[in-house]
Amino acid sequence: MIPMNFVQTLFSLQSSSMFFILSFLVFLIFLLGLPRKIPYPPGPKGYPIIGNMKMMNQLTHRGLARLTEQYGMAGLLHLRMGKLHIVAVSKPEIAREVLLTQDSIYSNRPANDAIIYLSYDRADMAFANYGPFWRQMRKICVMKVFSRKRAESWASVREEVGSTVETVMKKLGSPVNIGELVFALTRNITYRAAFGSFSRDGQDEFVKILQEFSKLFGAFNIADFFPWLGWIHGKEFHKRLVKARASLDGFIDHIIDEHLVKSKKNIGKYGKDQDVEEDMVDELMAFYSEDVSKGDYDELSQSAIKLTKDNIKAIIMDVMFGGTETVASAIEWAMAELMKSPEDLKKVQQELADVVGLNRVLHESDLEKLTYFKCAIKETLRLHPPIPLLLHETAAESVLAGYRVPAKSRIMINAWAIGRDPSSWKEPDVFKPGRFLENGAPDFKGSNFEFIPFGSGRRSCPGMQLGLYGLELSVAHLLHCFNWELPDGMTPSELDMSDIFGLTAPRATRLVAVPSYRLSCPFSGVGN
Ligand code: HEM
Repeated sequence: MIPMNFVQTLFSLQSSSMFFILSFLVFLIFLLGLPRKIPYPPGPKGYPIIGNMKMMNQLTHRGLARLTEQYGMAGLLHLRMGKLHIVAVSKPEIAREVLLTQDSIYSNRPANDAIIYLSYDRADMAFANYGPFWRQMRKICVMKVFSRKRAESWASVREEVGSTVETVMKKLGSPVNIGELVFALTRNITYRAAFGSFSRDGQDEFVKILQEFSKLFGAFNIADFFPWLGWIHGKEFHKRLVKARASLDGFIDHIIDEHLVKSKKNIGKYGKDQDVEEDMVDELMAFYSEDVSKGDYDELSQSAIKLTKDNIKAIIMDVMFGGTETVASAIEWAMAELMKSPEDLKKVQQELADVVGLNRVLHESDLEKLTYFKCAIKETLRLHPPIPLLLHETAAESVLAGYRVPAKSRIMINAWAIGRDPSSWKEPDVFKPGRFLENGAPDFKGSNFEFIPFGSGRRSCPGMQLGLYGLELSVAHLLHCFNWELPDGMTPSELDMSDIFGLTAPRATRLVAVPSYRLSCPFSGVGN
């Protein structure tokens, strides 16, 4: 209700003043109302306060693709979960805007209390928000830890692939659980690349720590949606967090100390410049100093990058989480898709026979000549991007494809839906490696937004080369050394191809197949 004395005052004014005041009010309303006129992206209508919380279980790559088709326009969907705005992107044109055109706004990472605690207050690269600190972390990782020049990581891949082939050799004629085999393979690769071979003893303990971290990362936390309900998570959850991080501290601090002793011994023995085999911890220890804080990471201090123990621990966790399940699930999917498509499997194996020959094992240099094989790997990554949803957060309010996206929105770029988008791909759900033989076929290096299994731009995968090497080398050896039959007379069409959703989207049922040896020479290890 407008108070009477306000109306009386208004009428007592002269008409010119009244005109002026009214014009000013209209202008003010227009000005204040302008940003609100830009609507949120389309999405289902939610309830007051809880918004679309009832759709919580649909925040998967498949669920979001379905919802976007149902409610979203132009591949953009908005959901409101309590206080949190979620925007899902399922079209390449919008992914381009997020990852390239407006990347400075869209390059933060969402993180809840558990993630912040377990990543030592975002002391790593993967959970750090975009900014000077992240840039420094990324620089160290790209130039040192994941670099192709770090021959030791590549050697770890070769040697572990060699042991995997030997494991299969012992099981000729009986069913092999390929899923379990390749998950063990990639765990061994990352563990060895990170810690070197000398500390293999504690690997089982480390795997248990990783599993607990994984559960805690994925645990439902009501405070993500209603920050004022954070207390509900309770003491028990907090105790689990503290225990998990303490176990990691105990484990890696011990390894770091071992490395400190080792590096002192090596300097004494060989002198500072001598080349000694180094693992990732050694590489990171070269930047070690406890005398540093996050605020020190401004653009001017580039020459003196320093890492604390927490940074080193958090980066090692990035490697473990970024490089284990991703590569393993891609290997298993590649094997499964080829077994489901005998024609393509035949083409790949024929190519291996033509290029490498059956009288020797494959060498790294052969990989470049395996054109059809490479297409099969790309097709696997298109249909099964190991990280199906890329999670980003907006640093500020922005306008995306004409819609309003508030600051701190969670952006879910649906790489899975984009890879199956019918406007970019013919018969999008069919495994057809040959599509990548066509002129101008997209590549996954980041400039073709219809195919982004490694992301694109600032936050794209820094481990792409290492990951691809593990993926290609293991699948090529498994297909060159062995023929594979499905067990118990199962036909290819009976293979279950469903996936489960987590950080990655691995097969719902492990792939099992029976190997027989294919080469005319004895297996003599994996060459380089
Ligand atoms: C087939 C193998 C792999 C695939 C498909 C893959 C895919 C991805 C994707 C999609 C992202 C997120 C991009 C974004 O948010 O926009 C990512 C980030 C990341 N990946 Fe990979 N990855 C693979 C292997 C690896 C390996 C082997 C490592 C480490 C040894 C690794 C380490 C990381 C890290 C640390 C990040 C976070 C980067 C950042 O936030 O700045 N990845 N990866």
